[in-house]
Amino acid sequence: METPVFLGPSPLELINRARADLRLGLPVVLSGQMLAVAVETLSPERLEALRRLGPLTLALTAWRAETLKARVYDDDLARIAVPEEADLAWLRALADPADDLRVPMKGPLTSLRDGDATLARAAIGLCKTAQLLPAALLAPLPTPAPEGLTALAAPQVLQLLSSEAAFAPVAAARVPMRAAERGRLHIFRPDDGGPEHYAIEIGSPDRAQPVLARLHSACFTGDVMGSLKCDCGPQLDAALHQMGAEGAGVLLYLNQEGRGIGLANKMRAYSLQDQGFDTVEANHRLGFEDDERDFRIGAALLKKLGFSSVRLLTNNPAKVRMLETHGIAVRERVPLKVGKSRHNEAYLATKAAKSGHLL
Ligand SMILES: Nc1nc2c(ncn2[C@@H]2O[C@H](COP(=O)(O)OP(=O)(O)OP(=O)(O)O)[C@@H](O)[C@H]2O)c(=O)[nH]1
Ligand SMILES: [Zn+2]
Repeated sequence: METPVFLGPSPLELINRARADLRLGLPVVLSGQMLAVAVETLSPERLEALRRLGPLTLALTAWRAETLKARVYDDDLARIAVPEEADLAWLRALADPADDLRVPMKGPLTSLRDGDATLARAAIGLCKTAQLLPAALLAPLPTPAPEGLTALAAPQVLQLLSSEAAFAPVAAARVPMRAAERGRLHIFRPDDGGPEHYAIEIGSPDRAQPVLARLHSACFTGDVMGSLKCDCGPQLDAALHQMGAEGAGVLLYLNQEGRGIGLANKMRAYSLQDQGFDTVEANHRLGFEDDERDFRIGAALLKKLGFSSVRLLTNNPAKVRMLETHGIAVRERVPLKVGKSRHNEAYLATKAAKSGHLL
């Protein structure tokens, strides 16, 4: 007898659908109790419709709440009671720090203490992984529940968002490069609907020896525009050239733009940096951790490619620790000190002072 095939979406597939919904401005149903929308994409019409359902709650991360001087009773997040007269401009101003300095007083804000924060936490997790501002509006689910909305169980969302993706190789081909003629690009696709990541293999590295390796996080501004605000472009170039000169190496190009917050949020962070905040403070004011990257991916891809030990090109001790924790032996840390300019002096100094980078 054949095994019956279930054609409906799995919980992981539903999470991906929910991310797309939130990006469109659609509500999703959480645990059959609440509707959640992302503040960033919420329209005035939908806000009006949600308001008719009952009291609204705004979920923000503890970082954002701290900036707004709102009390945090739920560890990593705060649930703010939305006043009846609050409009979309009020919600947006709480979600987005762009005008914090111009319009500093948003409160007084009342944080909720009672009840469970699991739904709010799941909503924020979905917003973050949809690369939206981490701010969600929650409304009571009406009966009968609206049709056609994606419905998820909040505890399952939290569990799946923190679980590790499995990667499958999709395609690979030879790409001769300026830095190394013997180059090969491998594409890997995760099973969780996240972005594809790439591996640039140079030469034919011996799998029995530590390979010269670099974990490079995507930086559109540095890699493509030649931005002088960071050191990514020159680091990418220098790493590939060193691998070319040695005749072997592997560079993982991880699509974790802006330390995992996405390019739009990174530009929001840059605009805060223009107002005087440093790279870490800017992330926090937006409601993000200073580094939102999933560092397990690098180790998983190295293993997939058959490597178990590396000589790692990095100045970031967290990358070394992460690889070691996830089963890749780091035999040597190879410093990568290129690309200093007067525009990124402060940025590099902040990374050294606050994120433990070695100068
Ligand atoms: N959020 C945010 N991301 C930034 C900023 N400047 C650069 N980035 C991102 O930071 C990441 C750079 O990380 P990596 O090149 O891996 O560097 P690292 O963690 O500092 O470690 P090493 O370069 O290996 O020493 C890229 O994803 C950039 O897009 C910033 O000001 N804010
Ligand atoms: Zn960069």
